[in-house]
Amino acid sequence: MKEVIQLDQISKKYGHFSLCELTFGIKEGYITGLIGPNGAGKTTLIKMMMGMVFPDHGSVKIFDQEMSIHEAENKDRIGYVSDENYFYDQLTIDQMSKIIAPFYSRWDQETYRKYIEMFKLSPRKKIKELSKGMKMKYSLAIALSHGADLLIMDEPTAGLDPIFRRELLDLLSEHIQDEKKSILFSTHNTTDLDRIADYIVFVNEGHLVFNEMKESLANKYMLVKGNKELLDRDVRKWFIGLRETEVGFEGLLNNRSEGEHFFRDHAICETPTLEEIMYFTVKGNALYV
Ligand SMILES: Nc1ncnc2c1ncn2[C@@H]1O[C@H](COP(=O)(O)OP(=O)(O)OP(=O)(O)O)[C@@H](O)[C@H]1O
Repeated sequence: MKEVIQLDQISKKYGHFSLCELTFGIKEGYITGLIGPNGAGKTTLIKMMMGMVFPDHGSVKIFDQEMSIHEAENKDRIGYVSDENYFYDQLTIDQMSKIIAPFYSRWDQETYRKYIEMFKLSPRKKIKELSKGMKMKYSLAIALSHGADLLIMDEPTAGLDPIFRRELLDLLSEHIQDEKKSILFSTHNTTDLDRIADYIVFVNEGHLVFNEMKESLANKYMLVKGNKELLDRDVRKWFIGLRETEVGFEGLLNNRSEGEHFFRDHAICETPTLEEIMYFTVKGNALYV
């Protein structure tokens, strides 16, 4: 399957934090969610994809082209949304857009107008007068108005009210109907992922935990709830993360078929939610791939 983004052996060190030889790809034609706890490295990875941060080692390819060499032509095809404000505060929405438009060879003023209207943004309002959610909407309108083949978005749903959040997710699902278009977005909200993501990339402490199809996680992971008597030293080691109370335990396994075989008759075996997979992995000193 074709990949629209390829990171190969990426390393980056910031003091005590490091991205450690990360290698993964983002599939063309799909929506991929990038998840991980605070400080896991999501924004750093996204900035690397946008050529805004350089890796110490390794290569970043977008559309099969090395980002460091083909930055301008790649960016022409990427719609980027970030939670940082890159606009000029003193300008109005329309004045700002007139500055941005010439940077994109496929800028479509009609589409831009459509989104500004749909997102209920007033073209004469100054950027500094926009609320956090309005700035995000403005950023989204720009990203969707220049025929981008790839949307890269850093927490695009943060700060959005639940109604617009849902509308945006529907809009992104529609956008992907064109099989040549791809979306990568980071989020802390697993409901976003449940609604629209096809693939999930999970990073923790600068390591890749997994890059998997969302549907296949249910075949891999299992949540076991049972009596503490089931736990001895060897059994404990099977769990990625374990939460124990006085009498019982809850633990996550990443080998469902073996786990079912062992625990089926003695404990409750469930399919974990994404949030549970994240919680137990982050809490439990998981082994990284
Ligand atoms: N320019 C920088 N200089 C020094 N350290 C940095 C810089 N940018 C990021 N870091 C560090 O890199 C680590 C990863 O940060 P990053 O912003 O990528 O995490 P994140 O997964 O996006 O977190 P969050 O969910 O909180 O937004 C953090 O420890 C952060 O302090």
